[in-house]
Amino acid sequence: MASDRDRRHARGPGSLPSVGGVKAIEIHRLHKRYKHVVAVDNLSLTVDQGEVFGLLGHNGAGKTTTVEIVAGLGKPDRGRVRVLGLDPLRERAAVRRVLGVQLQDAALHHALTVRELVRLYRTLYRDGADPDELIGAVGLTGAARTRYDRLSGGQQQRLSIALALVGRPRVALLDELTTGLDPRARRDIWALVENLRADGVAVLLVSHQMEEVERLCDRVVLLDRGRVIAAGTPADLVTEAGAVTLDDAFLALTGRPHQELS
Ligand SMILES: Nc1ncnc2c1ncn2[C@@H]1O[C@H](COP(=O)(O)OP(=O)(O)OP(=O)(O)O)[C@@H](O)[C@H]1O
Repeated sequence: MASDRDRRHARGPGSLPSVGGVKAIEIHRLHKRYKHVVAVDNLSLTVDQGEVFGLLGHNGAGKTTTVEIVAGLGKPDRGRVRVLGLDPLRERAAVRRVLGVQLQDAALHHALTVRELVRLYRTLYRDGADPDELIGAVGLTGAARTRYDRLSGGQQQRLSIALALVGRPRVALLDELTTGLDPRARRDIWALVENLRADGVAVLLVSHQMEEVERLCDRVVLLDRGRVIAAGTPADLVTEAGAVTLDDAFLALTGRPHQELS
């Protein structure tokens, strides 16, 4: 699908300068409760610029709730969240300029084509990506004129990635990045994320795929019922669990096979 040239040009030339050493994402003692459920329980973590940081955990562990709060789409009960030093709730417009968000259930206009949607989202940014180059980078050139509601699940997924990146963000929140993609498309999207990192973009990645986590993530936290139960590099988690693979480490550290709850 995407050529190296497409991927290089989707972000434009050159790396992003780092913003004064400030953390890309800072979460301090975050707490969020829904009626009967504590979704996020005293969570603290920081993500550096140019780092790919993984949020792991079973279904219901609090990953999406955390991502939504970082994106300014949810209000924390307690705690501090900053994106490049900005408050996602109080400085919404400034955060929107630096943040790209791919969520599990994007609500898009079903009658618009891939190219129309990418162009529409592009108008929200002063310095966004070239729509056709970005469409190429996620492997959708052949489907550029296809309406959203006629796309396959994997194509919709690729489009959601393009829309997260159309503003050339400094910080990207990618929730289940490659779910539903075939192995080839998955590898191409992984390469795209590696290029983002090389350009200095910070990525907070929610993933259930340990192969993806091992390949992409510099550091991870493992959540269980909203709490951090392990943190470090993927290799640290394997060592901590006395396991051979990250899959085994996940099972050992959470005490349950993660597919069971999927
Ligand atoms: N809007 C909501 N109202 C009530 N409870 C919610 C709401 N959103 C999430 N929850 C609950 O909060 C907890 C954390 O959910 P969350 O979606 O953050 O988990 P997750 O780790 O992203 O799960 P998954 O891997 O399935 O996406 C779950 O128990 C969930 O049922």
